[in-house]
Amino acid sequence: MTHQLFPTAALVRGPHGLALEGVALADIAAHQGTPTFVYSLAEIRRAYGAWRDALAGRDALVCYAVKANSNLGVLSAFARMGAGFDIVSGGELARVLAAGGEAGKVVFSGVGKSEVEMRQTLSAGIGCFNIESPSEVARLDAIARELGTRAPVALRVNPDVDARTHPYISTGLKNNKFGIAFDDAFDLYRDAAARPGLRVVGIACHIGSQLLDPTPMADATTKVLELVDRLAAAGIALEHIDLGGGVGIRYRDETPPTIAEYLAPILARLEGRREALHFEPGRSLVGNAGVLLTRVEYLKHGETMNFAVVDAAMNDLARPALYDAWHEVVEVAPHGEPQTYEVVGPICESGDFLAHERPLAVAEGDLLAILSAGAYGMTMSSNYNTRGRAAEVIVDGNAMHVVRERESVESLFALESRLPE
Ligand SMILES: Cc1ncc(COP(=O)(O)O)c(C=O)c1O
Ligand SMILES: N[C@@H](CCCC[NH3+])C(=O)O
Repeated sequence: MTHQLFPTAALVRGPHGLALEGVALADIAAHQGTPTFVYSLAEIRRAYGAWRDALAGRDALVCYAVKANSNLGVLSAFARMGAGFDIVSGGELARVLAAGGEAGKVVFSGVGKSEVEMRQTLSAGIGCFNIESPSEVARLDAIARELGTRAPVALRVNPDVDARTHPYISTGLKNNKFGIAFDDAFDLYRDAAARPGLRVVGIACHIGSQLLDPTPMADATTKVLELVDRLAAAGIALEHIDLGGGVGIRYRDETPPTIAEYLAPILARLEGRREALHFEPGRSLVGNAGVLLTRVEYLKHGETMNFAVVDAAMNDLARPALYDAWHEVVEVAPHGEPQTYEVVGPICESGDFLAHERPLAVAEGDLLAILSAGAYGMTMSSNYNTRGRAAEVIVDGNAMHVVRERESVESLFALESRLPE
């Protein structure tokens, strides 16, 4: 199996060093400073196109999982392509609407929907609530009745299959907090169907993230369909089946399935069915569309290790510290002979690393690109150590759009106040 050099074809090495599409990363750093997340619109379009093509001719809605990357520029690109959205908070709905997304194409997942969020999303007219507990059924029913409406609902079932991914991002096992235990779902459907504030429209299932093998989700689909048929026999006919997100991407040397390969065994099980399909992909749509551009502040040669201290840190990209995740680190313009470095940030934590033991040909002041940072990068960032969040830029061919300015220090404590004298 031969790999293309980088996990995205949008990243190329040109005469002015690394470029994303037609824009040199060095130019972005010169204009915008570092650290900066840079996303390729062509790669986002290509990834969404792969989902649409694999689902062509079907009644299917791709609901982009906003948690992966919720920048308004990114969301507006999905809205223009006709995507739906998978949200997990009222805040995410506000972003979707501000970006021009349609409320009717929004599905709302999550185990902890608050009353305020239920009112907000019901009033906005979202397409479906993916319910995760009996208490949530009761709460949503009461709020919908009070508002004089009926909330469209799906139950998110937990199929108890092993997604074979990192334990922190596996969601479909009995011991995970997500979804309704498979054996309890039938009775809860009957309860929901009898409530005047609810309209039962679907079923949802998501078993985990960064899945490299479609088999667990195909097995889950079989279980879901058995339940759908049992419900139909009991007079509860569902309009749609939502099979979640979770498709993995290449960070290092993984060989994830293409979207068509991932969907093939799932769609085979859905042959001849009348229900519409929903999916909730996040990472596979944006993960490899983004890089985190950072500058080397210092090279520090220790007794046993060499450190490249860069201006990005765990507050910008938490995945290495949180999951020991591997992100490719590439010199924007290599400089001299490679040496092995720990790539670390300025934060006061030993866990503040972006990469271990990487051969890098760099000098102080050089730029590095941390690849595959388009998903769960900026959205998981924080202001730890009173660091402003990075800027975000979208490139489109030769054009560069600043879609988020760097956070100013003043804005970081604008909501705070000193104690009264
Ligand atoms: C309910 C739900 N849907 C969709 C997603 C998006 O997953 P991914 O980014 O792996 O496609 C997640 C995150 O794992 C999720 O919890
Ligand atoms: N944040 C995780 C994925 C969690 C998926 C959300 N349910 C990651 O970076 O891999």
